[in-house]
Amino acid sequence: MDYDYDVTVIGAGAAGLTASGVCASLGAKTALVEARKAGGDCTWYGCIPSKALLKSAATAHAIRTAETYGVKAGSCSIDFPAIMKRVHDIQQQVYDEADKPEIYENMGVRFIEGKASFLDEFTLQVRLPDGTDRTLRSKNFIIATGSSPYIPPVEGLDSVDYLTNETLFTLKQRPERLLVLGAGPIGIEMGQAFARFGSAVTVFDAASRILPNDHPDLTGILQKKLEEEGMTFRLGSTVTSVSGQDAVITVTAQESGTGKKIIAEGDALLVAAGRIANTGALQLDAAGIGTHQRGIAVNGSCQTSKRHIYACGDVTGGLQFTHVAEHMAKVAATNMLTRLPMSTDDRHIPWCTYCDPEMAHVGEREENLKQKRISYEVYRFPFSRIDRAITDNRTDGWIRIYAAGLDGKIYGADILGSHAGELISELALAMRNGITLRQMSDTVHPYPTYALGNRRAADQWYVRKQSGALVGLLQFFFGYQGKMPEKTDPDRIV
Ligand SMILES: Cc1cc2nc3c(=O)[nH]c(=O)nc-3n(C[C@H](O)[C@H](O)[C@H](O)COP(=O)(O)OP(=O)(O)OC[C@H]3O[C@@H](n4cnc5c(N)ncnc54)[C@H](O)[C@@H]3O)c2cc1C
Ligand SMILES: NC(=O)c1ccc[n+]([C@@H]2O[C@H](COP(=O)([O-])OP(=O)(O)OC[C@H]3O[C@@H](n4cnc5c(N)ncnc54)[C@H](O)[C@@H]3O)[C@@H](O)[C@H]2O)c1
Repeated sequence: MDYDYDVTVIGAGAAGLTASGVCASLGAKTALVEARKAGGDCTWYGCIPSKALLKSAATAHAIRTAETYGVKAGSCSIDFPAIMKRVHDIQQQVYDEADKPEIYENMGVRFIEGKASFLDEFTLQVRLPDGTDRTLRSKNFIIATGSSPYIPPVEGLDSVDYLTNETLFTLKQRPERLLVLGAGPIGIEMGQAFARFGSAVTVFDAASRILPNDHPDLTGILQKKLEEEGMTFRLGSTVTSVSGQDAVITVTAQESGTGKKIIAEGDALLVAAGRIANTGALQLDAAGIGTHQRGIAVNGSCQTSKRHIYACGDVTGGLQFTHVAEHMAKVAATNMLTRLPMSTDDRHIPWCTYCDPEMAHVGEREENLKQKRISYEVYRFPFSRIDRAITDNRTDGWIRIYAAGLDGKIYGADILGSHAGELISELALAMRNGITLRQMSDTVHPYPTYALGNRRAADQWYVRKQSGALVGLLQFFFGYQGKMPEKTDPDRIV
């Protein structure tokens, strides 16, 4: 059979760009088809603009709280167009340095602008920008078409000009009152950013707490911090209808349990209610590709129900993060082209919500350990005892590590606090490589860093392992006269 390409990658977001780069570097004749702009969600509607916005928000907050540090900074005013210009400049910089088609063309990838759909399992139809269709045949495919905002079936929602992550970063003016539907990572990050810009922010969620995938003890502390900054939360409240008049948007929600109606008004409404896989345009049936409820079904090698077609990133409906999309893309391309077995590692995937303080996680969640009846101990260390956090006035938060009491094998961790996203990587590395709490505790960490908090949480394993009998023996042999250590508090710190 004649093929135009060895591999055709569909979608030039984090997953597709990585996959096409790996394929070309392995010597495969590779095409990359993209319907919009290379870079995908991360560069244009996700990670990059949201983190750039958060940085401006953190700067405004730093100015407002400067007196805590003995610095008089004067008043703080928000130049919203300048903030947005910075966001757009950063997007362009990332696009120019890492995403733009020329970079991939130079690696040998053929970039094709257009919307792809399958005609059969080896043939793709691409609708080009001029409206004409082009077909191409490929020996293998990697589907990396990502996801789009999920719009819940809320009465009246379509009658108002609501925002999603695809329009938020084109706002020209800061809304005075921002309503947010969803207290997941998008609602929390963007809610805090706008609150710090001075908007009155109200966040609704049907769930009873914010960031439901993270540890409830820590999200409780985080919620309190966000409320102290002025955010309002309407939790356990399902948004049931939305209406708009004279540029005022009214959201009505129903409180679970009481059935009480909650009504709030705003100038803008951000819908951040989750994601939906981009499979609609692909005509997956024509290629016989199987799906599940959340996207394209893949095995641990990222292979779909068709052995020559792989899928990676958000479109597979798993954990929807850029680092996961890139990891899956490497697994897909390597398996497809080298037949070397490589599988996705879903046991040590870290994530972090970049609100302030940051909320991060890796590995097993504590509630899953309980459900699976795995015997574990919690080793905690508060930020209020990390010297660097004290010097920085950043003492809110905790490190919580779940590990086996016997040998300190790490099952998972949750961290709320400044730099949690950086701290969690050490735990991911430890878990991936079988490094125990004992080994972490024995590893010298520089003083005074936040990462020293990880070591001190790990020290807790030694503290608990300290045997009363051994101390008794030492006392007996060497004649020591001190008190026996108090062992009743599981969080005791030495
Ligand atoms: C506001 C926000 C903030 C986020 N922040 C973070 C963060 O801080 N850290 C993190 O790890 N993750 C974050 N994410 C998630 C992250 O952006 C996604 O997980 C990641 O971008 C997914 O990459 P992908 O390649 O799978 O999909 P995408 O980036 O969505 O790329 C898919 C591409 O496929 C193209 N496409 C779709 N259909 C077709 C078709 N039929 N033909 C041709 N092309 C097609 C699309 O145009 C798109 O360019 C955030 C997401 C959002 C929305
Ligand atoms: N820092 C990061 O890594 C980061 C940041 C932003 C987004 N993301 C990715 O993007 C994904 C999507 O984020 P998200 O915040 O949109 O989704 P999410 O699925 O995490 O949260 C959506 C929330 O909306 C609520 N909801 C849905 N319909 C509702 C209704 N009618 N009334 C009240 N509440 C309702 C749900 O209960 C849920 O808690 C994340 O899961 C993550 O994978 C990652």
